[in-house]
Amino acid sequence: MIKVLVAGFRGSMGQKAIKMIEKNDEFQLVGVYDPKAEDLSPKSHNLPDDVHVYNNFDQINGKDIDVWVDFTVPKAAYPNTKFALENGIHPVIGTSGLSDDQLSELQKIAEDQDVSGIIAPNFGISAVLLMKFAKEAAQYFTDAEIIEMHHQDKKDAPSGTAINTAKLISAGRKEQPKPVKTEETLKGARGAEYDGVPIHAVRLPGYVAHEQVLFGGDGEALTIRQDSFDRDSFMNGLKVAIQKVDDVNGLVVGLENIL
Ligand SMILES: NC(=O)C1=CN([C@@H]2O[C@H](COP(=O)(O)OP(=O)(O)OC[C@H]3O[C@@H](n4cnc5c(N)ncnc54)[C@H](OP(=O)(O)O)[C@@H]3O)[C@@H](O)[C@H]2O)C=CC1
Ligand SMILES: O=C(O)C1=N[C@H](C(=O)O)C[C@H](O)C1
Repeated sequence: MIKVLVAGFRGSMGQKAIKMIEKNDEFQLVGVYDPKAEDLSPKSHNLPDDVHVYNNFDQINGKDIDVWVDFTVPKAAYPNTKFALENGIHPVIGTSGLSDDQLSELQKIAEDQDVSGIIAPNFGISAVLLMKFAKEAAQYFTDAEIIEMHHQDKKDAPSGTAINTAKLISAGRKEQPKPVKTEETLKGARGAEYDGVPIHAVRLPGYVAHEQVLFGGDGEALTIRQDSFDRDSFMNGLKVAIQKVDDVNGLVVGLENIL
């Protein structure tokens, strides 16, 4: 039985994750964490009596927990992952917003503590494939732009998936794109930019999580698109991550490492 804690348990993804964990015989939900949770009785959060509700790291004993599932907010991703690693808990992090420096520090902590973990910019298989195909396409198409589209409640922009896609495009291409000399007559019209890849973030009601990568070449173009119409799309990937996090080597980024 894999003992799991869910951080960010009152959020959209935290609630979905709890349902998936409770339905799965090989997982046991042992705890939930949110520093803003005032009432620590499980009943008040519709949780079984044996689930511990924590609002402070001091209450948590790493010996009681195998896997720390995190769907919180960008500023919590680093301290939460650090806490998990330092307490011998395998982190499975879905939260977006870790910087490259934070990631390097966490990978060093994981190595020192000999605790493995997974950071997945996206648990959806369609997004994992989109990122893989985008890296491949970048070998042939140097010029690319990303449009990510999400629900209006998303707290960060651009999405973690979009940044990761841009990193993969940057790693996959053989030469740097030539700078585009368009004058922005309305500031921000060309979007944000990661290593020569413009990223445009759309926030609209009705959307869940979607991404399009547009490649342009001489007289031709390639568009790759993925859509998460429901947060269920993330649950299979999360399930496999919880099952396999013990087997990975160090703190890895991307679900493709375990599929
Ligand atoms: N990797 C993937 O496949 C996916 C990743 N995500 C990512 O997961 C994250 C959460 O998304 P979503 O559930 O939609 O967001 P929500 O805003 O619905 O939920 C976030 C929850 O985290 C809580 N929270 C805030 N600070 C902390 C903290 N320090 N520790 C624990 N909990 C905290 C919030 O509480 P309060 O509101 O009280 O502050 C809130 O309940 C985002 O970063 C998102 O990008 C989302 C979908 C898929
Ligand atoms: O906030 C979301 O909803 C999502 N966040 C992740 C991200 O930032 O990439 C994954 C997915 O896009 C859904």
